[in-house]
Amino acid sequence: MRIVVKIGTSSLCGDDGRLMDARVENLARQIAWTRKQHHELIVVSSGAVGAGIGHTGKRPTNVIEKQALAAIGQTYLMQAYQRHLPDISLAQILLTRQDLEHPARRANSANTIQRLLEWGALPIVNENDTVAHEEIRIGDNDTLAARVAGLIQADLLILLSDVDGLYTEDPRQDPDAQHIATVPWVSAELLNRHTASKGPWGTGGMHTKLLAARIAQEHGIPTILADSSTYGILQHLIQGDPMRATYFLSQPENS
Ligand SMILES: Nc1ncnc2c1ncn2[C@@H]1O[C@H](COP(=O)(O)OP(=O)(O)O)[C@@H](O)[C@H]1O
Ligand SMILES: N[C@@H](CCC(=O)OP(=O)(O)O)C(=O)O
Repeated sequence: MRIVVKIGTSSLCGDDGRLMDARVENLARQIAWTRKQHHELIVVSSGAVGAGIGHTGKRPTNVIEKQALAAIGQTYLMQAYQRHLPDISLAQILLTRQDLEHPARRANSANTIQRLLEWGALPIVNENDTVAHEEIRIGDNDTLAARVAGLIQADLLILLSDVDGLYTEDPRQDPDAQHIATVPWVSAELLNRHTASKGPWGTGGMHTKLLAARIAQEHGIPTILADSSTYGILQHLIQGDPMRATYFLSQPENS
């Protein structure tokens, strides 16, 4: 399978916003396992702002400071992955939505990722935060991951977060919220019901994850939303073990 795994800030950073090396290590172990099973893997990773906070000790007070911290943190984020994946050639890819809408840049992006996969390298994508003002504000790594999945015709999109799926309400705020195991189609009504309630350092919350699942559905790609802190989560999902998660079914294109 060709799999896109998106790893959110909430899966990589602690309550103080700093990138946590132990979390990168745990995810790196699962990335290595997935590749050993001969799956093609593309990672879309947040965490640049968190790595920037960790290295400077600065707390961002506005979007420009988040962009500046992301510029500092991106290299440390890649170093953290490389430290825990020493035998793999990592490829940093910084993209914006506009890059994937522009025909020539879209083709260049697809060709580069395709060649990296043929070479056995691991593409690690993040949004290009320096130029993506709007995206960093609304947390568009979720939808960027879905667009990348569409670009390279992935078989599966996995969104790893700090929650084990979609609930009827934000479970942080409503202890009676019900877990939703399967979503056949991300309707406009569902999108409108879940707005930007989110964790302390994440951006976008459930709304951008639903948008991502909808974009993937439009490309005929199923999405799974799962909790990155569950032991061996990638392995369980890829093996098809019954897991508590939300499964967004795929939908044929043009339907
Ligand atoms: N309906 C919902 N179901 C599940 N989680 C929700 C819902 N609404 C809001 N959330 C919040 O979304 C958060 C995950 O989004 P976010 O903080 O942006 O994560 P990430 O950094 O992984 O992208 C969860 O911690 C949860 O509190
Ligand atoms: N590009 C930013 C993350 C923005 C973003 O989409 O965050 P998240 O919603 O936690 O996936 C970073 O690397 O810190």
